[in-house]
Amino acid sequence: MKITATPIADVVVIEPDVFADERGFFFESFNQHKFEQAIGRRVDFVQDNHSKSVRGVLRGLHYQLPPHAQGKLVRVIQGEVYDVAVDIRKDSPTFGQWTGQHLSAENKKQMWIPEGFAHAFLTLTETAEFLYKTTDYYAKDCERAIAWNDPQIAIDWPEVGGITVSAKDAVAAAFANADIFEN
Ligand SMILES: Cc1cn([C@H]2C[C@H](O)[C@@H](COP(=O)(O)OP(=O)(O)O[C@H]3O[C@@H](C)C(=O)[C@@H](O)[C@H]3O)O2)c(=O)[nH]c1=O
Repeated sequence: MKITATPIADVVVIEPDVFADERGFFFESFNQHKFEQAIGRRVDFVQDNHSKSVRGVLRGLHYQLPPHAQGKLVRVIQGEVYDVAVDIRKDSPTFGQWTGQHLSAENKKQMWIPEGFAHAFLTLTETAEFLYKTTDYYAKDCERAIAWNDPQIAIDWPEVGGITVSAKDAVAAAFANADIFEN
């Protein structure tokens, strides 16, 4: 398994060792021991989510505030997305900065996005299925959204010829007015 740092210290990209043979392939999509060694701390995942989106669908930027902040280990099992994490930890040296990765069924890359980050992805293929593990349960009252096209964050989204967002995401907060992580 290969771990690659990103410009934001706590966000890492994980590439599993894939064993291909005449039958197809095999890989460990999650190994708690190796994962904890890779990120240098203990993590307990409690929920797995699976979504399917069509080309141009953008979900995010989403996060949950404490006491239900979520770390997310995300990957794609069909198609390709551009996946983005934004550091919204007030005292972080990279506060307000974003990092993005192409995640696809082909490249099998996973991104670890710790608590304290807003997360979003844009669907680049006709459809994409997105799978992720979270360290806390869904908690509607703690759920927050920041506008995907906030000018202060200024994410450089790939061109897909038209973006579709949910009604909730269409009225998401500006970063300047958003609830951030105080610690
Ligand atoms: C996220 C979530 C949603 N739901 C419900 C609420 C709603 O009726 C329906 C669809 O929810 P949403 O529109 O929020 O789904 P979606 O826009 O896919 O939300 C997700 O976006 C990505 C970017 C993330 O990072 C995730 O944490 C999550 O916020 O599913 C749950 O039951 N459990 C969950 O964990």
